[in-house]
Amino acid sequence: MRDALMNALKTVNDPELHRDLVSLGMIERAEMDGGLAHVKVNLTTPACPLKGKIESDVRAAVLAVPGVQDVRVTFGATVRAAAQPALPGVKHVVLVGSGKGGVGKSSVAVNLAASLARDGARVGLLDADVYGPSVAHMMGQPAARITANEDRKMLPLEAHGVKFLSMANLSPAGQALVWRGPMLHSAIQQFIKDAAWGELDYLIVDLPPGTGDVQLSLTQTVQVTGAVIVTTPQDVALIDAARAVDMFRKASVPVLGVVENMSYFVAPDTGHTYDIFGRGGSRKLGSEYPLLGEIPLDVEVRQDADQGAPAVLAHPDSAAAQALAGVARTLAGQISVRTLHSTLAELPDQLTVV
Ligand SMILES: Nc1ncnc2c1ncn2[C@@H]1O[C@H](COP(=O)(O)OP(=O)(O)OP(=O)(O)O)[C@@H](O)[C@H]1O
Repeated sequence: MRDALMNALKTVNDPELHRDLVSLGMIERAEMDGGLAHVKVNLTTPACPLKGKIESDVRAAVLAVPGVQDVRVTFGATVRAAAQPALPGVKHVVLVGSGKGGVGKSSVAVNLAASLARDGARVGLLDADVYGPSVAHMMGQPAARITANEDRKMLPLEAHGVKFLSMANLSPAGQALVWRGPMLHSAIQQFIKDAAWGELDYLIVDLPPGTGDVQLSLTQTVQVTGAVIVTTPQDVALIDAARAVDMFRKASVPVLGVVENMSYFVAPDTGHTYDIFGRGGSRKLGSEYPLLGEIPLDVEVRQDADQGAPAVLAHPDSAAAQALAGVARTLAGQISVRTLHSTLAELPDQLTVV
Protein backbone atom coordinates (compact mmCIF):
# COMPACT_ATOMS: atom_id res chain seq x y z
CA MET A 1 0.00 0.00 0.00
CA ARG A 2 2.91 2.32 0.81
CA ASP A 3 4.15 1.76 -2.73
CA ALA A 4 0.78 2.84 -4.11
CA LEU A 5 0.92 6.01 -1.99
CA MET A 6 4.48 6.75 -3.07
CA ASN A 7 3.58 6.18 -6.73
CA ALA A 8 0.71 8.64 -6.37
CA LEU A 9 3.02 11.15 -4.68
CA LYS A 10 5.49 10.83 -7.54
CA THR A 11 2.86 12.54 -9.70
CA VAL A 12 2.86 15.64 -7.44
CA ASN A 13 5.38 18.29 -8.36
CA ASP A 14 6.69 20.98 -6.07
CA PRO A 15 5.20 24.03 -7.83
CA GLU A 16 8.41 26.07 -7.52
CA LEU A 17 11.05 23.39 -7.86
CA HIS A 18 9.21 21.61 -10.73
CA ARG A 19 10.20 18.19 -9.53
CA ASP A 20 8.16 15.52 -7.85
CA LEU A 21 8.01 15.42 -4.08
CA VAL A 22 9.40 11.87 -3.89
CA SER A 23 12.55 12.49 -5.90
CA LEU A 24 13.10 15.72 -3.98
CA GLY A 25 13.12 13.63 -0.79
CA MET A 26 10.26 15.67 0.64
CA ILE A 27 8.02 12.77 1.71
CA GLU A 28 8.85 12.04 5.32
CA ARG A 29 5.92 9.75 5.98
CA ALA A 30 3.31 7.95 3.82
CA GLU A 31 1.22 5.40 5.72
CA MET A 32 -2.27 3.95 5.83
CA ASP A 33 -4.33 3.66 8.99
CA GLY A 34 -7.52 1.87 7.91
CA GLY A 35 -8.89 4.03 5.08
CA LEU A 36 -6.97 7.10 6.29
CA ALA A 37 -3.71 8.01 4.55
CA HIS A 38 -1.13 9.97 6.58
CA VAL A 39 1.32 11.98 4.52
CA LYS A 40 4.02 14.19 6.00
CA VAL A 41 5.74 16.57 3.62
CA ASN A 42 9.09 18.04 4.59
CA LEU A 43 9.19 21.47 2.92
CA THR A 44 12.41 23.24 1.96
CA THR A 45 11.39 26.24 4.07
CA PRO A 46 8.80 26.76 6.81
CA ALA A 47 7.93 30.04 5.05
CA CYS A 48 6.87 28.13 1.94
CA PRO A 49 4.72 30.41 -0.23
CA LEU A 50 2.91 27.51 -1.92
CA LYS A 51 2.12 25.25 1.03
CA GLY A 52 -1.63 25.43 0.33
CA LYS A 53 -1.17 24.31 -3.27
CA ILE A 54 1.12 21.43 -2.23
CA GLU A 55 -1.46 20.31 0.32
CA SER A 56 -4.33 20.28 -2.17
CA ASP A 57 -2.24 18.54 -4.85
CA VAL A 58 -1.12 15.84 -2.38
CA ARG A 59 -4.70 15.37 -1.20
CA ALA A 60 -6.04 14.97 -4.75
CA ALA A 61 -3.30 12.53 -5.79
CA VAL A 62 -3.61 10.34 -2.69
CA LEU A 63 -7.43 10.30 -2.75
CA ALA A 64 -7.21 8.73 -6.21
CA VAL A 65 -5.43 5.65 -4.75
CA PRO A 66 -7.91 2.74 -4.42
CA GLY A 67 -8.76 2.10 -0.76
CA VAL A 68 -7.99 5.63 0.44
CA GLN A 69 -11.05 7.28 1.99
CA ASP A 70 -9.43 10.31 3.53
CA VAL A 71 -6.01 11.98 3.71
CA ARG A 72 -4.26 13.80 6.52
CA VAL A 73 -1.43 16.01 5.29
CA THR A 74 1.06 17.40 7.79
CA PHE A 75 4.16 19.51 7.23
CA GLY A 76 7.67 19.82 8.57
CA ALA A 77 10.47 21.89 7.08
CA THR A 78 14.22 21.64 6.71
CA VAL A 79 15.94 24.56 5.04
CA ARG A 80 18.65 23.19 2.78
CA ALA A 81 22.01 24.84 3.13
CA ALA A 82 23.69 26.62 0.24
CA ALA A 83 26.33 24.57 -1.61
CA GLN A 84 28.97 26.50 0.32
CA PRO A 85 27.32 27.36 3.64
CA ALA A 86 28.00 30.87 4.87
CA LEU A 87 29.29 30.10 8.36
CA PRO A 88 29.31 26.98 10.48
CA GLY A 89 25.67 26.47 11.46
CA VAL A 90 24.35 29.32 9.28
CA LYS A 91 22.63 28.08 6.14
CA HIS A 92 22.00 31.35 4.31
CA VAL A 93 23.21 34.92 4.64
CA VAL A 94 20.89 37.41 2.93
CA LEU A 95 21.92 41.04 2.53
CA VAL A 96 19.28 43.77 2.53
CA GLY A 97 20.60 46.84 0.76
CA SER A 98 19.43 50.07 -0.82
CA GLY A 99 20.99 52.68 -3.03
CA LYS A 100 19.76 55.56 -0.95
CA GLY A 101 18.93 56.20 2.70
CA GLY A 102 15.47 56.44 4.18
CA VAL A 103 13.70 54.15 1.73
CA GLY A 104 12.75 51.69 4.50
CA LYS A 105 15.59 49.17 4.23
CA SER A 106 15.82 48.58 8.00
CA SER A 107 12.04 48.33 8.30
CA VAL A 108 11.99 45.70 5.57
CA ALA A 109 14.93 43.78 7.11
CA VAL A 110 13.30 43.70 10.56
CA ASN A 111 9.94 42.62 9.19
CA LEU A 112 11.50 39.97 6.94
CA ALA A 113 13.33 38.50 9.93
CA ALA A 114 10.24 38.57 12.18
CA SER A 115 8.04 37.06 9.48
CA LEU A 116 10.43 34.20 8.69
CA ALA A 117 10.76 33.48 12.44
CA ARG A 118 6.98 33.51 12.90
CA ASP A 119 6.68 30.97 10.09
CA GLY A 120 9.06 28.70 12.06
CA ALA A 121 12.51 29.45 10.64
CA ARG A 122 15.59 30.03 12.83
CA VAL A 123 16.53 33.61 12.06
CA GLY A 124 19.32 36.01 12.91
CA LEU A 125 19.42 39.73 12.10
CA LEU A 126 22.68 41.62 11.88
CA ASP A 127 22.59 45.39 11.89
CA ALA A 128 25.51 46.30 9.64
CA ASP A 129 24.13 49.81 9.18
CA VAL A 130 26.95 50.98 11.41
CA TYR A 131 26.42 54.70 10.78
CA GLY A 132 22.70 54.69 11.60
CA PRO A 133 21.94 51.46 13.46
CA SER A 134 18.18 51.28 13.94
CA VAL A 135 17.59 47.54 14.35
CA ALA A 136 17.93 47.60 18.16
CA HIS A 137 15.21 50.24 18.42
CA MET A 138 12.95 48.57 15.87
CA MET A 139 13.31 45.27 17.78
CA GLY A 140 12.28 47.02 21.00
CA GLN A 141 15.69 46.56 22.71
CA PRO A 142 17.53 49.90 22.48
CA ALA A 143 18.87 49.69 26.05
CA ALA A 144 20.00 46.05 26.05
CA ARG A 145 23.75 45.46 26.14
CA ILE A 146 25.63 42.71 24.33
CA THR A 147 27.51 40.24 26.52
CA ALA A 148 29.99 37.49 25.68
CA ASN A 149 29.87 33.77 26.41
CA GLU A 150 32.65 31.70 28.03
CA ASP A 151 34.37 31.35 24.64
CA ARG A 152 34.48 35.18 24.44
CA LYS A 153 32.01 35.17 21.55
CA MET A 154 29.36 37.87 21.43
CA LEU A 155 25.95 36.58 22.45
CA PRO A 156 23.22 37.87 20.15
CA LEU A 157 20.23 39.49 21.84
CA GLU A 158 16.80 38.08 21.15
CA ALA A 159 13.38 39.61 20.49
CA HIS A 160 10.28 38.56 18.53
CA GLY A 161 11.82 35.12 17.97
CA VAL A 162 14.84 36.64 16.19
CA LYS A 163 18.48 36.71 17.37
CA PHE A 164 20.07 40.04 16.59
CA LEU A 165 23.23 42.10 16.97
CA SER A 166 23.44 45.84 16.50
CA MET A 167 26.23 48.34 17.06
CA ALA A 168 23.65 50.36 18.99
CA ASN A 169 23.77 47.73 21.73
CA LEU A 170 27.55 48.16 22.07
CA SER A 171 28.01 51.93 22.22
CA PRO A 172 26.41 54.19 24.82
CA ALA A 173 22.98 55.39 23.65
CA GLY A 174 22.97 58.57 21.60
CA GLN A 175 26.73 58.54 20.90
CA ALA A 176 27.89 58.69 17.32
CA LEU A 177 30.37 56.17 16.00
CA VAL A 178 33.49 57.75 14.59
CA TRP A 179 35.13 54.55 13.44
CA ARG A 180 37.06 54.57 10.24
CA GLY A 181 37.17 52.06 7.40
CA PRO A 182 39.53 49.37 8.76
CA MET A 183 37.90 49.43 12.19
CA LEU A 184 34.49 49.11 10.61
CA HIS A 185 35.71 46.18 8.57
CA SER A 186 36.93 44.39 11.68
CA ALA A 187 33.78 45.28 13.64
CA ILE A 188 31.61 43.70 10.95
CA GLN A 189 33.93 40.68 10.79
CA GLN A 190 33.49 40.23 14.51
CA PHE A 191 29.72 40.61 14.34
CA ILE A 192 29.65 37.82 11.83
CA LYS A 193 32.45 35.51 12.84
CA ASP A 194 32.97 36.14 16.55
CA ALA A 195 29.33 35.91 17.52
CA ALA A 196 27.59 32.84 18.89
CA TRP A 197 24.80 32.82 16.30
CA GLY A 198 24.16 29.10 16.79
CA GLU A 199 22.13 27.24 14.19
CA LEU A 200 20.37 29.59 11.79
CA ASP A 201 18.37 29.01 8.63
CA TYR A 202 18.65 32.65 7.58
CA LEU A 203 20.94 35.45 8.74
CA ILE A 204 19.46 38.72 7.46
CA VAL A 205 21.95 41.58 7.23
CA ASP A 206 20.74 45.19 7.24
CA LEU A 207 23.41 47.02 5.22
CA PRO A 208 24.13 50.73 5.32
CA PRO A 209 22.56 52.58 2.39
CA GLY A 210 24.69 53.05 -0.70
CA THR A 211 27.62 51.24 -2.21
CA GLY A 212 30.52 51.82 0.17
CA ASP A 213 33.19 49.90 2.06
CA VAL A 214 30.95 48.10 4.52
CA GLN A 215 28.92 46.50 1.76
CA LEU A 216 32.00 45.33 -0.08
CA SER A 217 33.75 44.17 3.06
CA LEU A 218 30.74 42.02 3.89
CA THR A 219 30.63 40.33 0.53
CA GLN A 220 34.31 39.47 1.03
CA THR A 221 33.91 38.28 4.61
CA VAL A 222 31.28 35.65 4.15
CA GLN A 223 29.69 33.47 1.49
CA VAL A 224 26.39 35.22 0.77
CA THR A 225 23.32 33.52 -0.72
CA GLY A 226 22.07 36.77 -2.21
CA ALA A 227 20.92 40.33 -1.76
CA VAL A 228 17.55 42.04 -1.62
CA ILE A 229 17.34 45.65 -2.81
CA VAL A 230 14.83 47.98 -1.20
CA THR A 231 13.76 51.06 -3.12
CA THR A 232 10.90 53.47 -3.43
CA PRO A 233 9.37 53.80 -6.89
CA GLN A 234 10.76 57.32 -7.27
CA ASP A 235 13.27 57.95 -10.06
CA VAL A 236 16.01 59.33 -7.75
CA ALA A 237 15.77 56.22 -5.55
CA LEU A 238 15.75 53.92 -8.57
CA ILE A 239 18.91 55.44 -10.03
CA ASP A 240 20.70 54.71 -6.75
CA ALA A 241 19.11 51.26 -6.50
CA ALA A 242 20.49 50.46 -9.97
CA ARG A 243 23.95 51.35 -8.62
CA ALA A 244 23.46 48.96 -5.71
CA VAL A 245 22.39 46.22 -8.14
CA ASP A 246 25.53 46.87 -10.16
CA MET A 247 27.74 46.70 -7.05
CA PHE A 248 26.31 43.29 -6.10
CA ARG A 249 26.69 42.05 -9.66
CA LYS A 250 30.36 43.06 -9.66
CA ALA A 251 30.88 41.37 -6.29
CA SER A 252 29.21 38.21 -7.71
CA VAL A 253 26.37 38.39 -5.18
CA PRO A 254 23.09 37.27 -6.78
CA VAL A 255 20.28 39.81 -6.53
CA LEU A 256 17.36 37.75 -5.18
CA GLY A 257 14.82 40.46 -5.85
CA VAL A 258 13.62 44.00 -5.35
CA VAL A 259 11.19 45.29 -2.73
CA GLU A 260 9.24 48.39 -3.66
CA ASN A 261 8.52 50.20 -0.41
CA MET A 262 6.20 53.18 0.06
CA SER A 263 4.69 51.96 -3.17
CA TYR A 264 1.28 53.57 -2.68
CA PHE A 265 -0.95 55.01 0.05
CA VAL A 266 -4.58 54.17 0.71
CA ALA A 267 -6.31 57.04 2.53
CA PRO A 268 -8.03 55.49 5.55
CA ASP A 269 -10.95 57.93 5.41
CA THR A 270 -11.81 57.73 1.69
CA GLY A 271 -10.18 54.45 0.61
CA HIS A 272 -8.66 56.36 -2.30
CA THR A 273 -5.25 55.11 -3.50
CA TYR A 274 -2.45 57.65 -4.05
CA ASP A 275 0.75 56.67 -5.86
CA ILE A 276 2.86 59.19 -3.97
CA PHE A 277 6.24 58.19 -5.42
CA GLY A 278 4.89 56.70 -8.67
CA ARG A 279 3.94 53.07 -8.18
CA GLY A 280 5.59 50.23 -10.11
CA GLY A 281 8.78 52.19 -10.87
CA SER A 282 11.00 49.40 -9.55
CA ARG A 283 10.16 47.36 -12.66
CA LYS A 284 12.46 49.82 -14.43
CA LEU A 285 15.37 48.05 -12.69
CA GLY A 286 14.93 45.22 -15.16
CA SER A 287 12.89 42.07 -15.46
CA GLU A 288 15.78 39.84 -14.37
CA TYR A 289 15.32 41.01 -10.79
CA PRO A 290 12.04 39.66 -9.45
CA LEU A 291 9.77 42.13 -7.72
CA LEU A 292 9.35 40.50 -4.31
CA GLY A 293 6.51 42.79 -3.28
CA GLU A 294 4.99 46.27 -3.14
CA ILE A 295 4.64 47.63 0.40
CA PRO A 296 2.20 50.49 0.90
CA LEU A 297 2.96 53.56 2.97
CA ASP A 298 1.22 52.83 6.24
CA VAL A 299 1.32 54.86 9.42
CA GLU A 300 1.26 51.64 11.48
CA VAL A 301 4.52 50.44 9.91
CA ARG A 302 6.18 53.61 11.18
CA GLN A 303 4.45 53.56 14.59
CA ASP A 304 5.21 49.87 15.14
CA ALA A 305 8.87 50.45 14.24
CA ASP A 306 9.04 53.35 16.70
CA GLN A 307 7.47 51.17 19.39
CA GLY A 308 9.81 48.26 18.78
CA ALA A 309 7.33 45.73 17.41
CA PRO A 310 7.60 44.68 13.75
CA ALA A 311 4.35 45.40 11.84
CA VAL A 312 4.09 41.77 10.66
CA LEU A 313 3.56 40.81 14.31
CA ALA A 314 1.85 43.93 15.70
CA HIS A 315 -0.70 44.37 12.87
CA PRO A 316 -0.53 41.12 10.89
CA ASP A 317 -3.78 41.77 9.03
CA SER A 318 -2.85 45.18 7.63
CA ALA A 319 -2.12 45.42 3.90
CA ALA A 320 1.47 46.47 4.61
CA ALA A 321 2.09 43.55 6.99
CA GLN A 322 0.57 41.09 4.52
CA ALA A 323 2.76 42.48 1.76
CA LEU A 324 5.86 42.21 3.99
CA ALA A 325 4.99 38.61 4.94
CA GLY A 326 4.50 37.89 1.24
CA VAL A 327 7.97 39.28 0.51
CA ALA A 328 9.46 37.03 3.22
CA ARG A 329 7.79 33.91 1.79
CA THR A 330 8.62 34.71 -1.83
CA LEU A 331 12.21 35.31 -0.78
CA ALA A 332 12.36 32.01 1.13
CA GLY A 333 10.95 30.23 -1.92
CA GLN A 334 13.47 31.96 -4.14
CA ILE A 335 16.32 30.83 -1.87
CA SER A 336 15.05 27.21 -1.94
CA VAL A 337 14.96 27.23 -5.73
CA ARG A 338 18.44 28.71 -6.04
CA THR A 339 19.85 26.33 -3.45
CA LEU A 340 18.43 23.34 -5.26
CA HIS A 341 19.73 24.75 -8.50
CA SER A 342 23.26 24.94 -7.13
CA THR A 343 23.28 21.71 -5.14
CA LEU A 344 21.58 19.24 -7.48
CA ALA A 345 23.96 17.60 -9.88
CA GLU A 346 21.22 16.75 -12.32
CA LEU A 347 19.22 19.87 -13.02
CA PRO A 348 15.71 19.74 -14.37
CA ASP A 349 15.61 22.03 -17.40
CA GLN A 350 12.38 23.71 -16.38
CA LEU A 351 13.70 24.86 -12.96
CA THR A 352 12.72 28.51 -12.74
CA VAL A 353 12.96 31.34 -10.30
CA VAL A 354 9.90 33.44 -9.40
N1 LIG B 1 5.97 51.29 4.35
C1 LIG B 1 6.17 52.26 5.23
N2 LIG B 1 5.14 53.02 5.68
C2 LIG B 1 5.34 54.03 6.58
N3 LIG B 1 6.52 54.35 7.12
C3 LIG B 1 7.59 53.63 6.70
C4 LIG B 1 7.47 52.55 5.75
N4 LIG B 1 8.71 52.03 5.58
C5 LIG B 1 9.55 52.72 6.36
N5 LIG B 1 8.88 53.70 7.04
C6 LIG B 1 9.44 54.69 7.96
O1 LIG B 1 10.37 55.48 7.22
C7 LIG B 1 11.50 55.80 8.02
C8 LIG B 1 12.77 55.29 7.35
O2 LIG B 1 12.72 53.87 7.37
P1 LIG B 1 14.00 52.98 7.65
O3 LIG B 1 14.76 53.47 8.83
O4 LIG B 1 13.55 51.57 7.64
O5 LIG B 1 14.81 53.32 6.32
P2 LIG B 1 16.29 52.95 5.90
O6 LIG B 1 16.26 52.84 4.42
O7 LIG B 1 16.78 51.78 6.66
O8 LIG B 1 17.07 54.22 6.35
P3 LIG B 1 18.65 54.41 6.63
O9 LIG B 1 19.36 53.23 6.11
O10 LIG B 1 18.96 55.66 5.90
O11 LIG B 1 18.77 54.51 8.11
C9 LIG B 1 11.25 55.17 9.37
O12 LIG B 1 10.67 56.15 10.22
C10 LIG B 1 10.24 54.08 9.09
O13 LIG B 1 9.40 53.79 10.22
